[in-house]
Amino acid sequence: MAVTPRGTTPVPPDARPRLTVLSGPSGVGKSTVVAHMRKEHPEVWLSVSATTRKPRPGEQHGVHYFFVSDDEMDKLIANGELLEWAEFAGNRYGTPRAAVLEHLESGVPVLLEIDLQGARQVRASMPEAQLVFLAPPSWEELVRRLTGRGTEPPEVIERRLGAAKVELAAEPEFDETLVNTSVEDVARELLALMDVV
Ligand SMILES: Nc1nc2c(ncn2[C@@H]2O[C@H](COP(=O)(O)OP(=O)(O)O)[C@@H](O)[C@H]2O)c(=O)[nH]1
Ligand SMILES: Nc1ncnc2c1ncn2[C@@H]1O[C@H](COP(=O)(O)OP(=O)(O)O)[C@@H](O)[C@H]1O
Repeated sequence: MAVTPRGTTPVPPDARPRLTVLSGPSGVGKSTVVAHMRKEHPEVWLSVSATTRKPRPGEQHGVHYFFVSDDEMDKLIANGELLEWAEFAGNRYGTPRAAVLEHLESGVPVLLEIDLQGARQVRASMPEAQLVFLAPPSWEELVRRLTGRGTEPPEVIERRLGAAKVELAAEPEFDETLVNTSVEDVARELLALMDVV
């Protein structure tokens, strides 16, 4: 399903990078920060999630997401192929387990960009993971970014803003908080947290 570093020698467990999870409300800038970070540091591996959401213009299967049907998602869940999964604003999303573990075993730093429910599941199953919360500079700015992106109709934006209130309230559960005022600054801070720089 995913490209994995086959043929590489596993590194000893105590030398493996920590799994890092990045969460935060829809529209805060997670994808923007991650894209900026990976442009400079392509060695960070970003897990590609499976989702039942329909692709946005420009999104490619296997690059941004594995776009799957409801039946396919049912099977991934039933077969235990997902490290975590959650329903978010009417669609299901999940992290393919095998590729994450293979990359960590090969010593590759791994980043998951997932929602709060997924972050909680990772905390429960992999307590050594590092949970990072990306916060907006203000509520007004979050609304501006989500609306300004122009990828969702008004009712979907409303639903995502409802979820955002819940996610913002959960910020104290995270190990670290980064405020997304400047994409460059946050990307640098995230790399430092991942021990990449
Ligand atoms: N639990 C979980 N959440 C995911 C996964 N992939 C993406 N998400 C989250 O699902 C939410 C919606 O993602 P998406 O539809 O791409 O919208 P966007 O993040 O606002 O661009 C975001 O909070 C993502 O971080 C996953 O594999 N598991
Ligand atoms: N630091 C920032 N300052 C201003 N606009 C930003 C910043 N980070 C992201 N954006 C913009 O906010 C919108 C939402 O960003 P996006 O990365 O799609 O968010 P998310 O992946 O968290 O849903 C996009 O239009 C993006 O260009």
